Amino acid sequence: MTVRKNPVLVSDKAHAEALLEKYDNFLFDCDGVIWLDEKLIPGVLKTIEYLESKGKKFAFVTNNSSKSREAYVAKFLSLGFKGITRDRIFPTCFAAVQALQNVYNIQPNSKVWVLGDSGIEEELREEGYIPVGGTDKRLDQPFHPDHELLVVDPEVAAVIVGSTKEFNYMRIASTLQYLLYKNKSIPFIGANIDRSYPGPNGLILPAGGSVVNYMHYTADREFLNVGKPSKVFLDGILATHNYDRSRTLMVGDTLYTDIKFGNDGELGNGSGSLLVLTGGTKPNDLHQLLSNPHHYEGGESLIPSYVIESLGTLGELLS
Ligand SMILES: O=C(O)[C@H](O)[C@H](O)COP(=O)(O)O
Ligand SMILES: [Mg+2]
Repeated sequence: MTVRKNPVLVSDKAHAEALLEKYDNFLFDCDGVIWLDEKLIPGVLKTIEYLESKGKKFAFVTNNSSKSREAYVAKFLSLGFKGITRDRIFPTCFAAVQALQNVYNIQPNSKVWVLGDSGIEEELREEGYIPVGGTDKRLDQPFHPDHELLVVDPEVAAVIVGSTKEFNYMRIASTLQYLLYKNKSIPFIGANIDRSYPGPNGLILPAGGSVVNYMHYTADREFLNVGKPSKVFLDGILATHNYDRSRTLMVGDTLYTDIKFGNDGELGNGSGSLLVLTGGTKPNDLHQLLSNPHHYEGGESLIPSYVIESLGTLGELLS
């Protein structure tokens, strides 16, 4: 087990330059690091442009499954980022479809039941799967036991659950039918384990993990988490871009997903995780963790190698 030291606070130019020296590749979490829903976090764009000007490589890794890679390209563009291509964006709707192929060997043209937003549906269609459930308007109707979508379609081969703001009884009840079907044998893929995420106006909002765990509890079934901190997810990203693990840094705002992802994945030879304080983790959360890491599930694997006020601060210190 790696014994982790207290994180280095990146608060001056020398610290920031040392980071630049040490890492060639940067993996950026999105919610709480790049933006708060539709609001860009100040200074982020400048930092990324600066890193790019120094020849650094980067990719975006988000547990948010609501948007497809294509939709994220449009979001980046609308927020002023130039040239962010879809091969550098890794949302968990994409990871879920990869798991269908690589873990469960589910063939194209199969139907997949979705509890989640259009991101999952779009990524499924792209690989030739047929999404059912999801954003189907009939699921917005009040619950009724005779509802046509409560009758199981025997062609459904898997269930994917992710974040959605359209969580209602019809969606829960219809998804449950598939999770129980065939003696609970249909694969159950969860897009993430996030309890909450930082929204605009200082709001902390329910995230996809609450939806996934609701279904886990009601169906009394385990699920495959395809999101951070999954090692399979990380290895796939590193392989796609040929990133050297020892020269890669994960930048995130959540200890049990982002920081654990970087630490368990041995990024930066075991010191490849940078926590920003613009999202869900506040200085006091970090102090509590450092004073008693074994009180937390994940223990020392939650301790970041570095901490910085915000991703914007990194650019300010460097320029
Ligand atoms: O399900 C969600 O809503 C996501 O878990 C949440 O938005 C976190 O996304 P990330 O911080 O990984 O971008
Ligand atoms: Mg985040």
